Amino acid sequence: MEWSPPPPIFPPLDLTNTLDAIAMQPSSTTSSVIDSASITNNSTSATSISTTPERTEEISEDGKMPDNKSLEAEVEEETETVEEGNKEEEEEEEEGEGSGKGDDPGDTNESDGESEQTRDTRILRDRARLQQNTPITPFTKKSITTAGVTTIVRKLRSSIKAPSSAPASRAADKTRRQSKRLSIIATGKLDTTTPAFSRGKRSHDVMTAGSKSANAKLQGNTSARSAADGTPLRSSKRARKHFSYNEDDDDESSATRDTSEALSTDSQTKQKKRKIWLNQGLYLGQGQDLDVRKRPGGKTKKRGKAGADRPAVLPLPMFTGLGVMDTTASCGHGLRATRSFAPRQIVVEYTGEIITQEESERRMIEDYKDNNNYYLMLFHQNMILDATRGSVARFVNHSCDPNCRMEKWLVDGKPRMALFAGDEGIEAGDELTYDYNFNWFTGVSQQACHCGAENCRGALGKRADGLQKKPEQSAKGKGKGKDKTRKKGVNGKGGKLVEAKKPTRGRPRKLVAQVQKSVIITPKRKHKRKPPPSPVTSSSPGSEDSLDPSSPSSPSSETSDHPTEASPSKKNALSLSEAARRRRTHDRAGRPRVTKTYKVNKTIRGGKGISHKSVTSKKAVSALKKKTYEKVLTTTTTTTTTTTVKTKSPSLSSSSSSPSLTSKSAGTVTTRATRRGLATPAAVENEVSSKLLEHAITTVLSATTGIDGLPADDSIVIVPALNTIQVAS
Ligand SMILES: C[S@@+](CC[C@H](N)C(=O)[O-])C[C@H]1O[C@@H](n2cnc3c(N)ncnc32)[C@H](O)[C@@H]1O
Repeated sequence: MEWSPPPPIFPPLDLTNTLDAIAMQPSSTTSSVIDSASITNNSTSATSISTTPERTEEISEDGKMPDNKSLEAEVEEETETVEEGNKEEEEEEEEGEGSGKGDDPGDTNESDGESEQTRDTRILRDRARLQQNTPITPFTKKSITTAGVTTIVRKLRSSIKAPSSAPASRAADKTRRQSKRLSIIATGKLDTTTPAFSRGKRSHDVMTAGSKSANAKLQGNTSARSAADGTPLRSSKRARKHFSYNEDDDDESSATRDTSEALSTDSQTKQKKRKIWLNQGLYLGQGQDLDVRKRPGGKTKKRGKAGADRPAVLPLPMFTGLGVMDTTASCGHGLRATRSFAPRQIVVEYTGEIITQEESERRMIEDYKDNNNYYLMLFHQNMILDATRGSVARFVNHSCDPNCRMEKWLVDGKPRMALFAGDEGIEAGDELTYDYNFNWFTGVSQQACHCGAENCRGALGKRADGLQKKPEQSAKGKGKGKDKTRKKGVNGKGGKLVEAKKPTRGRPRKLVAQVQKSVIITPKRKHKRKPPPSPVTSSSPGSEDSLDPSSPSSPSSETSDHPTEASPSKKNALSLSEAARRRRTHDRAGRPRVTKTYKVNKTIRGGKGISHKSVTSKKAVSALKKKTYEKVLTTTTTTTTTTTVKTKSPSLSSSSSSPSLTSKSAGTVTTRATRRGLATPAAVENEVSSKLLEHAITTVLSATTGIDGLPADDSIVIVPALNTIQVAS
């Protein structure tokens, strides 16, 4: 790039200064100065000469100024004389202005008298200097002529334009300056005693808040150098500035390079332009002596390299402070908002590694076996998002009453996970929390929850057994602030949580899903076998009054315990009943059957206080279903006008909602079982109900009318849709 000259900085008449400028300034500058001088040369010379006759005469008289003195010296003398005179006049004017005597001509004369001695001294000094240092010696012995000034100036210009002198002098000057700086660095004459406030606010704050160890680490390099040299260093910022200056100057002279080589120790610790110390500074205040750039081997981490080069320690969250850590002492680190967020506004994306379930299991077993904090989340299509090395969102803690929610979005067709503000928004200073119930994924045993919310479920995410502790205080009524998107998942294989289904309305889907995938059953107690029921001897079947209230086989009892003697007119029915009873209570080989009653867990049917036993394998579940089906079909269900048959199966555990079959001589038999196909427990239930119903009706009719099988007339109306049979009285 071409160098553009600055405007002339010297007065046109000051050739002495011009000569000085030759050594200092680029040639073009000097040229312009000389040009100015030459343009005004005639008048200048005339002025100079006319204003300094006395001085010239005096010098001549003293013999101190030879006649053939150099033109340059002459010119310089003249110009300096003028300059001196001007300066003195200016000073006098200033003094005069100050004292009110500025207009007194006598002052000027007095001043002239005083300046003569000074002028003589200066002339002598300048002459000596010119003889020694002037680069224009060819002109020194030329005679003084006014017209020669122009020639001299022209020659001066040509000599100044010579390419060798100016750049060399510039480089030398630059080298001098750089060398001076480098020597300061080399000798360690920087000042670390600079007060903290002069380091800049950020640095000062960081240093103040930081731990002493980290503080020492931050200043490690400079301190070490300082200690080695025994001289204090300035702040690292200044030192780095010098180094960076050194790096940037590619055109530095060999002298500077030599100096740099002499600083070989420093060049090893050459600072990169990255503000590395800032990284450390950000983690100050965390109370850990941690260099996040260091790998276990001690080498500095290379950028963009993944895999085996991962640091052994995780960087701590950048935006947390002691406040968060204090308040969530039992939850580890957390995040606190430093600004407010509108309802449903995105807060931060949840990023990390996307791995397979197998890999996540491997990591849980091997890599994270000693961890207390887990960052795994079911992401998409059974892939796991491991945020152990992910965004800062991984530090968001769980709360059963959260102010955020984690949502999965498809962005450009790709799944992304992000934390959004809840329906009430977030105030600056709030701790960010969301409900891990969304799709928390760990293979570890359940972690206790310390969120402190009123409706705390007591555990993080879903309980390992797939059951959620029912909140003591219903979330109902709290309305806002609740995570409306909370999704109930189901417990999957091996105690791990599987992806949560989209929330469904109503109960059936949830029920079916749970029954199918996570049947939790517990044998309530062994059913005490009771004596087989006897045929009914109701005096007036079909009437409720015929029920024997004293009999244990009341409508509320499961079976009729009190057999009564059969009437001869009902022999067919009795034999049938006996045979049926026999079939139900004994297997084909004649061995007595064992009957069990199961009660299903409350989460399925809302029962209370039932102990659980998990049956998670599909095989066990299907075996159980089959067994239950068989059991129901073979259960003793001697149905009379006073008999109630109550069936219980894993899916029909709740007494309130389980279908009960109450057959009365002149009543209504109703079941709410819904046919869902033979594979479902509901289908089993329906099938059982139908068979029981059929059997009951047959039994009743046989007992009352002596007719086997269903009647062919309209006395019984079957309403299939409702599974309701109305028996006409
Ligand atoms: C995604 S991390 C959250 C950040 C974590 N607190 C930390 O310091 O790195 C999840 C872990 O935090 C802890 N945690 C989060 N919320 C919690 C809570 N409400 N109660 C107890 N521990 C909690 C658990 O150890 C959990 O495994």
